[in-house]
Amino acid sequence: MTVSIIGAGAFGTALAVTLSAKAPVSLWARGMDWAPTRENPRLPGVRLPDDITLTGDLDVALAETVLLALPAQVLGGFLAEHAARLDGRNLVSCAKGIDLGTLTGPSALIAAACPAATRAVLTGPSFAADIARGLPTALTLACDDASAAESLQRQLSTPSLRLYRTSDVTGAELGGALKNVIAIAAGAAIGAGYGDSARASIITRGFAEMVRLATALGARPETLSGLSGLGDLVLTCTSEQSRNFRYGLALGAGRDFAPGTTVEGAATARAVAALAPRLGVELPVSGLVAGLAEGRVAMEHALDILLNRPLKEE
Ligand SMILES: NC(=O)C1=CN([C@@H]2O[C@H](COP(=O)(O)OP(=O)(O)OC[C@H]3O[C@@H](n4cnc5c(N)ncnc54)[C@H](O)[C@@H]3O)[C@@H](O)[C@H]2O)C=CC1
Ligand SMILES: O=C(CO)COP(=O)(O)O
Repeated sequence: MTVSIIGAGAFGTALAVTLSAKAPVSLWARGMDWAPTRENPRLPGVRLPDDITLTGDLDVALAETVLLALPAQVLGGFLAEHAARLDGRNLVSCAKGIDLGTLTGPSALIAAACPAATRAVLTGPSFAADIARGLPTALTLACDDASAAESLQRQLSTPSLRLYRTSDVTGAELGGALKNVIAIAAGAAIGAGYGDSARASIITRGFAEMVRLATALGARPETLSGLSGLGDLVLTCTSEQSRNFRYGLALGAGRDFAPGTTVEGAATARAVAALAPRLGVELPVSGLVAGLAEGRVAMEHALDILLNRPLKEE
């Protein structure tokens, strides 16, 4: 059965490469001037197998199962524009963020635009380059329809890509979104020279924030301890392959960061800062990242803001 992948960024391209080993794959993007070379500049060094269909025509691309590998802040617009053609299919979001306009995650965006679609989320610790090279990777497939979840799990697992399934869509998508915010904080701590002990504190206190916010939004706490939460948090806070971590490094070191790079945690931090007071949850690390990303807080004051908070129980 053909799988369609929407968005030929690094992640969509990597998924196309791995899935093409077991099923026909079509990869859709707006502009693909690189298509004749079969090498996407977003994923350098990876040649796309000849049997992957590269197309800018959505009608050619769309199959029953569609992986939406677009950044979170453009997903809502894409769904709204193409809702009629997407509705009724299996729509699997791969985006790791909270939409700033609606303060909701990808599954709610899909539900709003395509109410007859089967909604699922694919998330967890995985760098596109690792997936494309066939390195072993384990991800979470979240879907609240049990039989669709099993069928998607089978369809999207490959010898090197092992999917676990869960019915907790909210928990899975929030784990993937919120870890990006904490990764920016971890990068900023390292970039500012605060050291690995500070990073460990940020990972731990950041994880507590992820659980607090996600459970307030209806997630199951154990989901946050899984691949899509803790697993991805650890990966993203400890690897310079992560764009969120590297963005944090640049903030911490006072350096510029390459414009146009997808840094999901920057917008998601702002969404989280807007959600926190409505839900009555305290999220100091995420709030600080929002302040840094918006330029409201200077890096030299960031540490004082965290350390001068009242002492409390863990
Ligand atoms: N790169 C990675 O290692 C991983 C990325 N993800 C997630 O996948 C999502 C996509 O990330 P990447 O592929 O890495 O980003 P990317 O920056 O490599 O590519 C984004 C793609 O989206 C396209 N795009 C932007 N606006 C668009 C619009 N309005 N309509 C259609 N296409 C549009 C761009 O042309 C580009 O091809 C993000 O939410 C990210 O968090 C998840 C796991 C791993
Ligand atoms: O989500 C990812 C790894 O699981 C990719 O992280 P970045 O978006 O920070 O590069």
